[in-house]
Amino acid sequence: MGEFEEIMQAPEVTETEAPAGAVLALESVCRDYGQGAAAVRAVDGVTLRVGAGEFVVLTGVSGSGKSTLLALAGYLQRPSSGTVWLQGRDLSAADATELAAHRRRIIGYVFQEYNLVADLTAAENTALPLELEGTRPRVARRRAVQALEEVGVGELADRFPEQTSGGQRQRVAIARALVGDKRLILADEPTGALDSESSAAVMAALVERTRERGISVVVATHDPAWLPHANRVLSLRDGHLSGDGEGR
Ligand SMILES: Nc1ncnc2c1ncn2[C@@H]1O[C@H](COP(=O)(O)OP(=O)(O)OP(=O)(O)O)[C@@H](O)[C@H]1O
Repeated sequence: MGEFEEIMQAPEVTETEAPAGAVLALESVCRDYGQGAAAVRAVDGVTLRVGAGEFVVLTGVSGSGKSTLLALAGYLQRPSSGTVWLQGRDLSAADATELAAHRRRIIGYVFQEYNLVADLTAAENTALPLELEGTRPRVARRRAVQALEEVGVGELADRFPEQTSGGQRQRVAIARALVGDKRLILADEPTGALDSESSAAVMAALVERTRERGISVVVATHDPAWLPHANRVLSLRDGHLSGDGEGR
């Protein structure tokens, strides 16, 4: 997970109430990198609610804090202050195993650079989250192939990532993000490395599959082609959110 990988630090007790009904909620979240003169506040007091089935597009220039905000939303990074709730739960006190299991059940991640395991086929990559949950390999494979078919790359099930194009890899990554009963997809520049035709296929796969299942989505992107799909567009500037962070 590259820049997202971070050891969770000591838990912190919070006293704020969980917002009712939100799949994802952030309250006054800040994230600092570095210390002293080198300190950077990448996310600065963000309050955000994402309801079931909402499709949120997060825009902002390079360095505005989009990746950091997504990493905080997905508990891949810990806030310097503030609270993040996933389905009403503040997981800041959860141990690493519980946190990983909860994250795996609820959230699918999609990254610009696909993050597929090179030594695994498309079906094996897609089955991985299910197998980590204890699903039997044969069942996991069947569901993985079905997920691949749903995003239009079923015929690639037995190919390795290097035998597929960028757009195909990203659709495999989307199948992997969706497999199981996910409630939230966090996607960081999912079409950033793709030509417009591949982008359109990736976008359609993500939009259609999440809409029909009522899955919430937050896409961080520079690509304006995502905007027509958004229920809400949020903009980050120097770590501050503008737009309607409260939503519905
Ligand atoms: N690991 C880190 N250490 C120190 N500073 C960081 C780190 N990660 C991000 N930053 C800084 O935090 C700020 C926000 O970065 P972030 O990557 O979240 O922005 P972004 O909007 O996603 O940018 P891009 O669109 O280029 O990916 C930037 O000033 C960046 O330099």
